[in-house]
Amino acid sequence: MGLESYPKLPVIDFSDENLKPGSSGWAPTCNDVRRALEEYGCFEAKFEKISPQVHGAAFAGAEELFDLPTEVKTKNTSNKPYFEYFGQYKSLPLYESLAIDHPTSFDSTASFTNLMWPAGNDRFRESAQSYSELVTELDRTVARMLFESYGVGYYYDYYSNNTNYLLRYFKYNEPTMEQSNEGLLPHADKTLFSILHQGKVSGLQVKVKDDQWVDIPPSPTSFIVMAGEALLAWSNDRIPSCYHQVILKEKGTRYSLGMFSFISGTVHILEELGYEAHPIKYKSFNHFDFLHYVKLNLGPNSNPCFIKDFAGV
Ligand SMILES: O=C(O)CCC(=O)C(=O)O
Ligand SMILES: [Fe+2]
Repeated sequence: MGLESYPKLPVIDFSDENLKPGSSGWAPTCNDVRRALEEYGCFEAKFEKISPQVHGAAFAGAEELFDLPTEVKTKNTSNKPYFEYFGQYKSLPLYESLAIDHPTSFDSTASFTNLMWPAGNDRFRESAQSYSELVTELDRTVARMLFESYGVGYYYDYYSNNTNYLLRYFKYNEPTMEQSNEGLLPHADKTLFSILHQGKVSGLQVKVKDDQWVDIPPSPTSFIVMAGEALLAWSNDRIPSCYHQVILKEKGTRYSLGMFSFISGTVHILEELGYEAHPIKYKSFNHFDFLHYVKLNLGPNSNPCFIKDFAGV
């Protein structure tokens, strides 16, 4: 089969009960996380802690959410750049998405839910929060392992105390015969980490070595962990940002979920990540100032790597 010649992403299993700091399974996995991110900018995380119930409820919630009228969905606004409703674009007619800021908190999931369903929708609220608690646990495990592997494990406390998570729900309509199958154009996220989780319909592709696009098949227990531009700077160029896109080749409406991590405040560039042959190439920066910068400068001919312009030295 021709398909077998396509490269596959590294797979790292986070389901193992031994994956606790200090246990024998922890250290090799820290190095696997680092190696996968340095080589590919992403990897597939097996995370069987997500039960079929949590998975089913999260995707059922996505369907219910997108069934709401557009005038309700567009109430999802924010004063933070990229934290609001996206959709109704002439150039990307199949794409639509909504975002919940601080999705592990009861109050933020409740305020989002009440905005969408003024009469309430406990099932939706509960599913968003339970899903987010699990996926942010995966995010924190990945971050902690990576930091430890670079010998800067102390940065984890700052990371976990200052992350601003964003949960995004995505919907892509099936293209008609006349429409292009482009769901989302190639880009790198502006996050530290992004964790994508596809529903039943595939479409996500990531760019790997030799500029090849790799199809990512969906699975209820697989998450794609990707490095964003903030991690490129944080790692002093060791971890490439993962370029990805959505191409709709399968029948049916595509749903997916994304957990995005930002620092509310400064992303520190640590001296430990530089050395003589590899001097520090960035200055510490405010993550939300970076998002404002991208929003101001985004255009058809803009540099695809914004962090170098924004925080490069
Ligand atoms: O729908 C997806 O799976 C990808 C979404 C995405 O890449 C993004 O919003 O940054
Ligand atoms: Fe993305």
